[in-house]
Amino acid sequence: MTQQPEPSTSAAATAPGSIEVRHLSFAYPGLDGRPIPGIPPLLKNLSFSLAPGTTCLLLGANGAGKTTFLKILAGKHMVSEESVRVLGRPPFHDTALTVCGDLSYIGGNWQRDIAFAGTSVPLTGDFPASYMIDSIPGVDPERKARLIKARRDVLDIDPTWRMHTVSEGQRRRVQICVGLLKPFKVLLLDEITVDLDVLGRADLMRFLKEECESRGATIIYATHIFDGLEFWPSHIAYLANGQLRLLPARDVPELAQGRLLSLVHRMLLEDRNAQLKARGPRPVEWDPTREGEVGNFSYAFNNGWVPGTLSSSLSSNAVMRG
Ligand SMILES: Nc1ncnc2c1ncn2[C@@H]1O[C@H](COP(=O)(O)OP(=O)(O)OP(=O)(O)O)[C@@H](O)[C@H]1O
Repeated sequence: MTQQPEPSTSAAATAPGSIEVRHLSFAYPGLDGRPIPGIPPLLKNLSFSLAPGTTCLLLGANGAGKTTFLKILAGKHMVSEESVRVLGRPPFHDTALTVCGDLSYIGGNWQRDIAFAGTSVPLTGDFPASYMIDSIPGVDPERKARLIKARRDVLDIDPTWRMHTVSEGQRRRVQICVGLLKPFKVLLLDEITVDLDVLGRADLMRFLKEECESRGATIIYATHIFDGLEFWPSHIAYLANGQLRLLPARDVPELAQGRLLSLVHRMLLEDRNAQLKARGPRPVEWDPTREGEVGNFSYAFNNGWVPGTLSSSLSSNAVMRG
């Protein structure tokens, strides 16, 4: 693989094609649409820049806010126009950014909204993979062929696959293909390789790296699967406690040593210990040996202990199950 100069985060503030985040805070509202009292924001005053060509691995514990963060960058959650700029434009307010394919987000599973039920269900229609792939207008045929072609290329898709009978991994390949058909400038990936086999995953990650090196595209990729990824990131971003730590790959010796998994393990452990320390002792411990008692208990939520009350029936059920 050709060695490219490492993208500089400091130069990114003015570079075209960069992601810029300035003093971004975010909290999910409660049922009344207002911030929930006593619950700290999920993201607290984040500021950083990514230059074109960056391949950034986004790490963090379950619930740290990675998906939320990527969705904000993808323009799926409203934040102020000043706090997030992708390619110099506010992604929520400037919908043309996603429509033209410059900003692409691939995450979750393909679903369709059932508006009357207020829920989503997986796609179940009987149509071929080509129906999804060919529905994107203005695609370069060579790029399309490279993405779907079997054996030596990226996703190894058979366009005749019927989408309601394919496996999870095959459905995921088609989903990824659709997201990559346009030559994106910024790509946000949320745990999309989880269903891919080892070969498919390696081919995809290599393709994505090349896209950044050859075209100056920028990718942020959130994942919990780290094996074989040491070659990939130019930056590591670690999200914990509402804060984002951004490290260039050259400052992370574990990458060169092929020990990404142990780095992540250490970071998660440090993070968890810090959170436990910050929470302090539990206000009231639930004691499963005190069978049948009605009382208070506490549970962990967003870096704090939240008090709860057990009804007598729930309490005894819980004890019986315990
Ligand atoms: N629509 C929502 N409304 C309210 N709270 C939400 C919503 N979506 C997510 N959350 C909460 O925000 C927090 C962060 O969720 P998020 O999915 O961003 O985390 P994550 O880092 O991607 O987790 P994981 O690694 O498990 O995918 C969680 O506590 C979650 O319950």
